[in-house]
Amino acid sequence: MTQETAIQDQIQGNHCFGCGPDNDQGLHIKSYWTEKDQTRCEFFPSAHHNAGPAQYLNGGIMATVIDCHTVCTAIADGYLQSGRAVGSGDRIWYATGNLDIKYLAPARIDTPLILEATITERSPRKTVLHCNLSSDGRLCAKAEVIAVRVPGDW
Ligand SMILES: CCCCCCCCCCCC(=O)SCCNC(=O)CCNC(=O)[C@H](O)C(C)(C)COP(=O)(O)OP(=O)(O)OC[C@H]1O[C@@H](n2cnc3c(N)ncnc32)[C@H](O)[C@@H]1OP(=O)(O)O
Repeated sequence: MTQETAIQDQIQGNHCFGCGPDNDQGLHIKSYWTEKDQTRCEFFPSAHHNAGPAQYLNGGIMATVIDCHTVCTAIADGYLQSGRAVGSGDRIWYATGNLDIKYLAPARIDTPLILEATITERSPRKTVLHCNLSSDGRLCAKAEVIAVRVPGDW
């Protein structure tokens, strides 16, 4: 399963710092389906996203991009499970209920991150996802995320 339009560009009214097209100062990550229940995101860090040592990426930025990539995946999946095009009709929104990250290796600031998310469980109120974050061919972080459905006016 592939698509040319990023999930974030199909969701309306999103001002999120990590993934909102409507946030001028945000990170503007873009996520795409690759297979059934799997999405991918490539993110290019900026120099000011560093961890202190200028060559490594800040862990909070890593958490943000994992959070946004997985929650946007849950939102898109919510539409698909309802038989609707992503972003059509009443809003389907999810928020982060739990974000459990293991930092395995430093990620370089001058190298793109690859995020790969897999939906491992879904029910009407929540979606569980696994996400790997890699940089320069090395697994730098892995996470388990629980996205919980919230009202469209949340
Ligand atoms: C929106 C922008 C869109 C547009 C933007 C798109 C992407 C944005 C990406 C970034 C997202 C964020 O940063 S969001 C910001 C950070 N997150 C937050 O501020 C959330 C604050 N917490 C809350 O509002 C609430 O606690 C919720 C929504 C998480 C849960 O509400 P609730 O009313 O208590 O849920 P409840 O019915 O009890 O539970 C439903 C199911 O979820 C499970 N569950 C509930 N809370 C948790 C939890 N913390 N950890 C694990 N699991 C949980 C329950 O066991 C249950 O499972 P079962 O019995 O059904 O199995």
